[in-house]
Amino acid sequence: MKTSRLFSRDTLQNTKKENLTFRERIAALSNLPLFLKMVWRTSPAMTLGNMLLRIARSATPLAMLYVGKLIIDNVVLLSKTPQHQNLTLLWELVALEFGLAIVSDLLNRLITLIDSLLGDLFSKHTSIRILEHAATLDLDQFEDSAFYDKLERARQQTVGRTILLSQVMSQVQDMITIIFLAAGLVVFNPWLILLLFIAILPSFLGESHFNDRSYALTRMQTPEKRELDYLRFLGASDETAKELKIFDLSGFVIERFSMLSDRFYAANKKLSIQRSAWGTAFALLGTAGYYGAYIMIILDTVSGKATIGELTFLAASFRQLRSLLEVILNRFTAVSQGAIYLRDFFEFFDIQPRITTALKPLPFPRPIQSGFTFEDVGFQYLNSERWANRHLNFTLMPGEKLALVGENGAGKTTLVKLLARLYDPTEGRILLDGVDLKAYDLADLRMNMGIIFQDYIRYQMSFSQNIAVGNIKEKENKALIASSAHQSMADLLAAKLPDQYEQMLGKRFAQGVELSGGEWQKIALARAYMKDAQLLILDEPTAALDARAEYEVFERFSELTKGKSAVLISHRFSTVRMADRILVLEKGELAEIGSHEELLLKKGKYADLFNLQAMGYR
Ligand SMILES: Nc1ncnc2c1ncn2[C@@H]1O[C@H](COP(=O)(O)OP(=O)(O)OP(=O)(O)O)[C@@H](O)[C@H]1O
Repeated sequence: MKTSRLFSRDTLQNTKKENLTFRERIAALSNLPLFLKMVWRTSPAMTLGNMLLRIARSATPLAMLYVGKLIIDNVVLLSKTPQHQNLTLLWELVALEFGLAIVSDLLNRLITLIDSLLGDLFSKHTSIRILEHAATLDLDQFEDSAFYDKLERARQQTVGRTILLSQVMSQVQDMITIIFLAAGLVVFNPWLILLLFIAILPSFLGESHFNDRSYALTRMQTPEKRELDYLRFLGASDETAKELKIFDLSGFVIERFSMLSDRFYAANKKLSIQRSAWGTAFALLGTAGYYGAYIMIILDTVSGKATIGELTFLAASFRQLRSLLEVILNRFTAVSQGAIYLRDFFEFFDIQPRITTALKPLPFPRPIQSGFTFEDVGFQYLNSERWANRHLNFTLMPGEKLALVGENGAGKTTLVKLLARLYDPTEGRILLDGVDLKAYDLADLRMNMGIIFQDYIRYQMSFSQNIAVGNIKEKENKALIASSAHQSMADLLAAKLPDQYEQMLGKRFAQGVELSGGEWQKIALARAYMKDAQLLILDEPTAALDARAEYEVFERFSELTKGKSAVLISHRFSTVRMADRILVLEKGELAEIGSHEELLLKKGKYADLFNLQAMGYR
């Protein structure tokens, strides 16, 4: 259900909006200060060091060119007067240029080093922030495909942002270098600067245009990219290999993958060819500009207005300026591109959970006095027309064991998700001891509920960690883990494993052992006993257990949860009948509620379902 919804979204509509103009690009740069602030927070010392080194480095090209000019003029002078030569000044100049070359090389290496260290730190820092922020968000936000796209882009761009970091820094450095070099040019011939800009501008605008298009394309392709990733996973993973073989699905998966990749290739190829053709034309223009300037300088030199040293100085300055400007302008597109992606990144951090703790939260009552009361509770999933739950009115008493019964899709899991505040009701309210559930401290609420869902996770971790996840604060509490395992009968399983409680489970990592469905379920069940929860919710926890195991598990469960409230979801009536009351759901609504005997006497929906199952055993 989830997957199909996630992959079906059509983002074409968004694409128009994302086809950004030059102005919008400039506007995107406003994300950079916030970005730099994040970088600064990662490591102030490294950021500052990096900046200072770059400023020093930007002065070296002009200094070297100027010393070069002095050397050539000196050589020309000396060659004209071979009889009284004093080479001291010349050697001093050569030594100076040599020194500058070494310094510039050292600075380069230091900058690269700091860039890479700072980049790594920053990437770590942001990855952690993404995880931390994702942890605060609501379940339905994860189920929303627009959100998922955003999360994906924020996550994927960790590497991109590291590059952006050095790009922004280099941009500033090159700009300062340009100011230095341009100052040199202006002193000798201001027209050269104008010529330079005319030669560069078309290439920049072309670059910018194609980057816009490529960004729009990437954005449009995000859902398909996710589908490609999914297919890649589907086609080659331990989790799916079994079904793929049985249903002989690999051809189907490969075909779909190949079809999507072809579409990608075709779209990208068209853009690449156009980009390269225009790029070549613009580059030619740049070269023509350079030779125009060169001719101007040569004419000046021939007419005696400039020295040979100045000729080399100016020609080299112009060349360097041209390539620097090109780099800067091209990098501007990359930087603004990065800045646009940053917008996704910051937008992700702007998403706020709706399910939060009240400002002055109440502590969870201990013990619960009057139970959980549903007052005309209804719930609709995001983007869904249907009501998954509607008009629910009942009270789960303190200490009561309530079983939820109903056909697939009747809304049982949704009901328990509402109890745990994984979602808040769309209409109506849930009260705990007469007060809206929303008034309680969320963490405290979750701490007081032990829930095992039917799609619990099989963590590729050790046996004891797999139980400890039920209350991770107690992960070192071996005694608690062992007693929880005992309560769910997982302890017998641990005894059979080579490394017992330290046994690695699952096939993903070395020495991992794969378990049967029922064995995994016992481990998952043990999680419910890890905390002293006042409400236990088991969503089909025994579906994979054999009949004897199920009977024993529930006997223990009733014993261990005496005085505590519990909600059980099960399709097995042998389990259901052990509950104090049974709530029958039909199309999300409460059809009947009562004890096993009461409901049988009523000869309603429950009696029908019960007899249907009993018939199967006769
Ligand atoms: N995350 C979701 N997003 C959108 N719709 C959902 C989501 N989860 C469930 N639904 C829909 O809500 C309805 C109730 O689902 P729910 O999982 O509560 O049923 P259930 O009674 O627990 O079913 P089962 O016995 O199969 O576990 C179904 O129609 C289902 O398709």
